[in-house]
Amino acid sequence: MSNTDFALAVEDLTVSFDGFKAIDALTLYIDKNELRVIIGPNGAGKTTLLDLICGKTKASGGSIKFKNTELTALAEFQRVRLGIGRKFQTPSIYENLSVFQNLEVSYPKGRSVFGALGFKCTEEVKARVQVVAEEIHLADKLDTEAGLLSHGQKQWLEIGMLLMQDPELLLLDEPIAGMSAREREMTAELLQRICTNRAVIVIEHDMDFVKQIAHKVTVMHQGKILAEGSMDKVQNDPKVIDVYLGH
Ligand SMILES: Nc1ncnc2c1ncn2[C@@H]1O[C@H](COP(=O)(O)OP(=O)(O)OP(=O)(O)O)[C@@H](O)[C@H]1O
Repeated sequence: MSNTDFALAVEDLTVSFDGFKAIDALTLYIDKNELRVIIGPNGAGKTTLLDLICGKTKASGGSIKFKNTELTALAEFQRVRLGIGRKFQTPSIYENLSVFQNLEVSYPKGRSVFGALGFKCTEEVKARVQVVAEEIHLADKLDTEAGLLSHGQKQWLEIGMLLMQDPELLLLDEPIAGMSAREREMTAELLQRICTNRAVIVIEHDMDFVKQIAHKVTVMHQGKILAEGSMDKVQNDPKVIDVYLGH
């Protein structure tokens, strides 16, 4: 398969922090429409890998190709424009704005300073807000101030803000942290829906949740890939049990 057949092709990726290789010659391919979950012990390099893909951290070596474009030389904002959306562990929403406004300001046309100043809430934007609000279970909360939402709802709102940009690759770091059991279930269903027409990479520690959502699981350890495949396969891999699941 050529690199272009994948949503994302990471090859030989390396990053060193003061000589310590947090990511060590890592190769990883993500299919279009795939929901990949990355698991592994603390310090394995999972967050660093997402940082390298979105451009928060610069690679020391190797390649990251997205839609046939080499990303490693591009700035973070250029990667966003290409269609990469990243959600961090802590939700970064505008607490004083309503759910509607949070989604509205995330619409790509309003993103530049000049665009934001002269930004008019067109029918097109309203329609998009409605679609996304339904997708993230917040259609009945459009007028609610974001600060008043539950922790889980805030996480959904942030996913919604990314969806407003219609990213082709979505990177989510521990999306169910702090959620209730019901919210977790709803998030599993949400993630399964939004990986149509886009690839999604999720870092997660909750194995029940991983089982529910993963198409394929990648296990990282010491900056490298320890195992990869179906949940069943990696769960029964002695190496994975040894460094991660057995603890
Ligand atoms: N900017 C940095 N400078 C120095 N060391 C770093 C930096 N970022 C990450 N590291 C180190 O790289 C290693 C990998 O960290 P990373 O946060 O990617 O692991 P992780 O798999 O996401 O762990 P966790 O499950 O705890 O979030 C750790 O040893 C961490 O201390």
